Amino acid sequence: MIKEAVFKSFDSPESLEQQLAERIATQLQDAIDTRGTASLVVSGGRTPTGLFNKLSEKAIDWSEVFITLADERWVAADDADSNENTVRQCLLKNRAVNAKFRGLKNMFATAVAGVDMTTEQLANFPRPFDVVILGMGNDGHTCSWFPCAEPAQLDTALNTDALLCAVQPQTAPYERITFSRRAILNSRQIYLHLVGEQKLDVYKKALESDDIKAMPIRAVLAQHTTPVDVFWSA
Ligand SMILES: O=C1O[C@H](COP(=O)(O)O)[C@@H](O)[C@H](O)[C@H]1O
Repeated sequence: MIKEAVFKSFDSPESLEQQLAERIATQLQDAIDTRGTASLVVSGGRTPTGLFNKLSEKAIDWSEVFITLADERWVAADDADSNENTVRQCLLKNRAVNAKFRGLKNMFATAVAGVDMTTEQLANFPRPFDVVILGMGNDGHTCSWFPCAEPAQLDTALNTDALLCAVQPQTAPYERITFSRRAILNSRQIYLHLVGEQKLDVYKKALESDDIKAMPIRAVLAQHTTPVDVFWSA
């Protein structure tokens, strides 16, 4: 059994997004006031688009905010399934238009070939990350730590000291590049953003055991060094 993280429940995705955007904006501005810059790591997929829209309207000093992705599908940046595309459409606009964004995909044909270049490009990205927003798939993956990935690749993602690694899920589309577990846990605050009853069921199942490879979201939930707040809405 994993000890439950801070869990906040909301009636609607919109009320969750309002509160979470406010919290994140405050934390980013506090980081800027204290250290001069702030760093934000966001996830892709469908869940965070409304949150990104609300966050983009917050009046903080966005030109001092460095943004990157927790993971990326190895597709062109203008592909509808690209996480970078979602960030560009939904977050890097309004007041956030001048944030300093660095995507994970580069010109190499595969993530395996491209991972070193992205790692070099992110070498000076401010760390520890101030805020990380994670999502979760119905298979219990977060970032691109897929339970269906080739075992050696999942093992690397969960145990390497490297910042980033390549993952090829067997039952989900696209090769991926993802931050490693160590890189993600080197953060001041992690939020797990979940919407819907199905995600709630998956989250509850994740708390029932500590078999991380079966449900890699447990790598985030079964640790007590980095604060994790779960924001769930119906
Ligand atoms: O493939 C991915 O899936 C997860 C969850 O996505 P969602 O559509 O269920 O919200 C996401 O967190 C991850 O960044 C993405 O690459």
